[in-house]
Amino acid sequence: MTVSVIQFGGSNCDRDAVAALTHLGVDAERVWHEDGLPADTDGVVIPGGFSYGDYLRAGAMAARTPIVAEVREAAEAGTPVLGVCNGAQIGCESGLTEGAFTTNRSARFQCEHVHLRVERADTPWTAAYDEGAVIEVPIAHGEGRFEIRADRLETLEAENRVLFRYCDADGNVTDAANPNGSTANVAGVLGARDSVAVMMPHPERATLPDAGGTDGQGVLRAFAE
Ligand SMILES: NC(=O)CC[C@H](N)C(=O)O
Repeated sequence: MTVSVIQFGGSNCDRDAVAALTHLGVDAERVWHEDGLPADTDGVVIPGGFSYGDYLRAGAMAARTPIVAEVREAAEAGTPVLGVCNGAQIGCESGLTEGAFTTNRSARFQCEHVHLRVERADTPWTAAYDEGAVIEVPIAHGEGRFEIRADRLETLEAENRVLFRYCDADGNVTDAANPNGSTANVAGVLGARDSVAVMMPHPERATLPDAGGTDGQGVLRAFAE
């Protein structure tokens, strides 16, 4: 399995993603977006950062680059694709996943550890966890508030495509445990296929044992298994 970690101008979590994947024994390489998706790509990570300075809206410009069209095609053919933070914003902006990420309720950049409840344990991203498990991972974003039209939220819930929700340490999904005001406490969602997922929190920053915990390992293990 060779995972391509796409690097845009302003990506800043690409090295972290490669380090985390390498730690789990997964072959991963950074791919500059202008170079296109390598033919031997078996999986894709769209990492965090500030692609193109978050101008217009976070992820809006990167979502319109040719490599993202290639990623979309690969995703439709079944290649696993994970968007993290700015990668989640790019995922929504490009239509890989539904909804949008907008300015935090606090109107501030927030960098903290949060708890997530695993809503589905039967996806490649969450097979390492039990349904309802609570994991602790960091967030670092200014535009992490998940928004979606009410009728689309209904469909998303009915189709069981919410992957993670912000919760407290006991797994209660409450407003107090919602760091950014996301609709329905949504922290991560699945695309049309279970092999496509985006999430605002950073599993790659909770993978190396000496750097912020290991609760995020399970997500990236999807590429190993
Ligand atoms: N860590 C990141 O990916 C930053 C996310 C983003 N561009 C924001 O501030 O909303």
